[in-house]
Amino acid sequence: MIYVQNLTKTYDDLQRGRFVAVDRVSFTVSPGEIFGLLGPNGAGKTTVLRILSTVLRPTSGTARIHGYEVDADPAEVRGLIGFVSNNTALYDRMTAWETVQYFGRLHGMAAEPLNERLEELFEQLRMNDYRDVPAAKMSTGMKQKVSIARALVHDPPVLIFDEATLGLDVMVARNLLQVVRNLREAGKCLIFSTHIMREVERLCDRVAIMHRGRILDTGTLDALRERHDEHDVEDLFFGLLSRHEQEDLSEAAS
Ligand SMILES: Nc1ncnc2c1ncn2[C@@H]1O[C@H](COP(=O)(O)OP(=O)(O)OP(=O)(O)O)[C@@H](O)[C@H]1O
Repeated sequence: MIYVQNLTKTYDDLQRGRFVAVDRVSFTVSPGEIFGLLGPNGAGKTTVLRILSTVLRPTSGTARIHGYEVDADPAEVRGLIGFVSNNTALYDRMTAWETVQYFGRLHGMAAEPLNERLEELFEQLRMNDYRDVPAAKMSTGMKQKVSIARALVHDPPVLIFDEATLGLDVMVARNLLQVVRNLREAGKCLIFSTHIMREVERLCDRVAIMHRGRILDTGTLDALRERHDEHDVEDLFFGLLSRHEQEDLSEAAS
């Protein structure tokens, strides 16, 4: 279970002064659910996800993963989550197998169960053809699968995908969406951040629409469609964003 309540992150920015990147964001995600974070560049999605993965500390608010506070229990939280982004750096000289094995060891897995887990993952993700290929010689698609295997190696109950399909060709992106669905079937708790509406439509059980650090609305797509009386997700999304921008402008003017 992911529980986020009033999460806020401010940055002291030289140009912008005190800048609120994430503004009182709240949501929950249950096991077996894919929760979408949909927002344009700069909406604050990555900041939320970095706080959940303990890379950043929140300025205020609460985030808990399976009951553990991200701020107070970062080590426990790291054991409970896997993080997949589009720019995971891999060591050029390490093979696919060595890379995933290395991260399993970092999670404290013993040799035998780790080996069994690697066999299972390489089979599931169809990576056996290139288990001995070094990262320097891998295609983008191969690298992405290694990044997924790396995030799954310790079998965490929570998986976070941050703009994970960015830069992938259609086939590879499609495979990734299928991997995410399979993880839902396995009862994992999933967050999937994207700016691509079609991905949300095809994948997510519930979605939060984010803009300028705030969640503008959240719910199932059907609930959002009904609430805003708009069937087309793209129109709904841009309608919400432009209304929010107008409100910001009139707030600033008053
Ligand atoms: N270290 C930082 N210092 C100052 N501002 C930052 C810092 N990191 C992020 N920001 C700002 O916070 C806002 C939210 O950024 P964030 O990366 O979370 O957005 P995002 O929704 O993930 O968008 P993108 O898809 O572009 O990553 C942006 O305006 C960004 O410029």
